Amino acid sequence: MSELGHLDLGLSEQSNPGSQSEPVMQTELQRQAEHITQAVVAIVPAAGIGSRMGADRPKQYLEVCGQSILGHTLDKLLSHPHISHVIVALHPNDNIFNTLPQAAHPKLTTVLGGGERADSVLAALQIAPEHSWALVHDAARPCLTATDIDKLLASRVQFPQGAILAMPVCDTMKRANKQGEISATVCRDNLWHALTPQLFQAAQLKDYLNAALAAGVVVTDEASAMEWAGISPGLVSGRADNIKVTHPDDLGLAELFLMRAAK
Ligand SMILES: Nc1ccn([C@@H]2O[C@H](COP(=O)(O)OP(=O)(O)OP(=O)(O)O)[C@@H](O)[C@H]2O)c(=O)n1
Ligand SMILES: C[C@](O)(CO)[C@H](O)COP(=O)(O)O
Repeated sequence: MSELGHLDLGLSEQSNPGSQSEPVMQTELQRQAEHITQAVVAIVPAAGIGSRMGADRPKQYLEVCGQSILGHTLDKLLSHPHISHVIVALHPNDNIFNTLPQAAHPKLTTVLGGGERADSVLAALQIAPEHSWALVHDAARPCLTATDIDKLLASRVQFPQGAILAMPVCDTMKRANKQGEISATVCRDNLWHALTPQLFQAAQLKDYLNAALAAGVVVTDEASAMEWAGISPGLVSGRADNIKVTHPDDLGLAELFLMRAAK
């Protein structure tokens, strides 16, 4: 950890052309190239209690296909060749994480999470390297594939402002009234389900997340803080099996998707 408290990824000067000592006239292409070659740090908010799951432990520690949900998620991120480091935000009372085999991985660092998901992400951003990309992915989404990570990383050329994995809505969407009746049909044109990972420049995301939370904005994903700051993140079509394990029924689905992927 450098004295700044940021993670030191040990990137050489050469890997960051912008740090060369002599003044360099940079073309737009060089700036873009530098932008793309910045380190990618995965941030995993894993400090939730899984109240909607109603299990005997936080849902990220429920077992599917032979290991914890969080273990599956960490395996996907730790094994990806373009992810330099993984920062996991944990609940202060978490006494399970250190029993996971992934806990000792050299590419992994933990921080204390916060009261809400956004606070946990912000805690991790405090130690993310200044000039890096933050790839934020829910601990509760264990079915993420390497191809979807590749797709999102590749989108930085088209969406230098950042982007999210998402899925177009294909059901008719209804809004309910307090009586549990339909009050309206919501137009589903250009309506997408936001997934994770969500990919943004770490320094920018930290600033805008801080500002949005300070302004009392309800931030349920990283993109909503960026949107509040006037940025329009890109939408990258992601797989439907990248589900967030939230309710008991989701466990069987996650098991199915993970078994199918293991074949
Ligand atoms: N204070 C919080 C709350 C949530 N999360 C994480 O954010 C992700 C998505 O949140 P969600 O699915 O809502 O998880 P929980 O908050 O645990 O679930 P619930 O809302 O049912 O309690 C999860 O990986 C969860 O661990 C977090 O890091 N810090
Ligand atoms: C970030 C997210 O997974 C995008 O759909 C979602 O907003 C998380 O919501 P949660 O209530 O914190 O699970």
